[in-house]
Amino acid sequence: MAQEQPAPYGSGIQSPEPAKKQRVRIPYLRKMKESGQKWAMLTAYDMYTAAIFEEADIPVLLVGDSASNNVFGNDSSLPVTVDELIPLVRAVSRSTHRPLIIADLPFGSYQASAKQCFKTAARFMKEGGAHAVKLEGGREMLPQVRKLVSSGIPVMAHIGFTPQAEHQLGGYRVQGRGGRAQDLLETASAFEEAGAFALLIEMIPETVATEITQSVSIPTVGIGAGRHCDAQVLVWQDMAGLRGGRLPRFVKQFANMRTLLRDAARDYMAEVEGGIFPAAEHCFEE
Ligand SMILES: Nc1nc(=O)c2c([nH]1)NC[C@@H]1CN(c3ccc(C(=O)N[C@@H](CCC(=O)O)C(=O)O)cc3)CN21
Ligand SMILES: CC(C)C(=O)C(=O)O
Ligand SMILES: [Mg+2]
Repeated sequence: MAQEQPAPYGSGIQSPEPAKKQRVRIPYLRKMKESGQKWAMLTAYDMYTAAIFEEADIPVLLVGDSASNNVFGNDSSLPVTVDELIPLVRAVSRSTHRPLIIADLPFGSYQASAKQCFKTAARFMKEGGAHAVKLEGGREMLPQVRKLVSSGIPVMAHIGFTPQAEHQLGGYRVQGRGGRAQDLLETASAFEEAGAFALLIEMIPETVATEITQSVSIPTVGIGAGRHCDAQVLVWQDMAGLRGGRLPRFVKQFANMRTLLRDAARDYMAEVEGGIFPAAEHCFEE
C-alpha cells in the first residue's frame, strides 16, 4: 500500500512537524521588518552546512554565485555557470525543511532579457528546488524583476557593490559615496515598486543603507552596509573562519574552522603514520 505523504511545510494544512519546522516564507520576513526583529542570512552550498544552519535556526539560506570562489576555486564570481550551481541549490533544498532557499542567478544567465531571466530562474526553481532567486543590478534590471514577479517567482534585488560587475565598477569598491546615494535610493524604490520581496545591499556607507532601509517597506539585507539594515548576510566560510588571507572589512569571524580542520587533518595523518589509527575498535572481526 502506498504510504501517505506528509503535508508540505507551510502548506497550511495539518503538518506532522512541530510549528518550528514551518517553512519560512516571504510574508514572515516582512512581518519581521514591521516588528523590528533583525534576522540573519548565510550562504550554503552543500548538504552538511545547510543542515547545520537549519539546526542553528538560520531562517534564510543563499546559494550564492560566490560558490564560484568558495567552492569551485575561481578568483571571481564571473566563471560559475547555471549548470554548476543548480546541483548545489538542489543539495541545499533537499537537506532542509525550514529555511527559505534563495538561488543566486550567475553572471550571463539573466542580463540579456526578461525572457532569459525567466528561463534561468525557472530552472533554479524546478531543478534546484529554490523558493526565490536573487539578481544583481540597477534599474536596467526592472524588466527582469517584473517578469519574475508576474510569473510567481519571488526575487531579491542586489544593489550597491555588485560583484558580477567588478570590471565595470573598477574593482571591489564601496559604492554610493559622494553624489551617488540619491541614485541608490531611487533604484531601491523602483525595485520595491516592481515587486522585489527584498533588497540585498552590498558595501555602501552605513548612512545610505539606513536611509534605504527606512524608505522601503521590503526588508533590506546588508553586507558591508552598516548596522541598521533589517537583516545581515555573510559568506559562511568567512563567518566560520575557514578562509585565510586578508578579509573584507565587513567580515567577522565567529569561529576558526581553518585551524580546527587543519589540526584534525594533521592529527589523523600523525596517527596513520604512527600506526595508532586504526585501532582494534575500528576493525571488523571475521
Ligand atoms: N568569500 C567570499 N566572501 C564574500 O563576501 C564574497 C565572495 N567570497 N565572493 C563574491 C563576492 C565578492 N565580494 C567582495 C570581495 C572583496 C571585497 C573587498 O575587498 N572589500 C574591501 C573594500 C575596500 C574599499 O572599497 O574601501 C574591504 O576591505 O572590505 C568585498 C566584497 C563579496 N562576495
Ligand atoms: C555575498 C552574497 C551577498 C552573495 O551574493 C553571494 O554569496 O554570492
Ligand atoms: Mg552573489
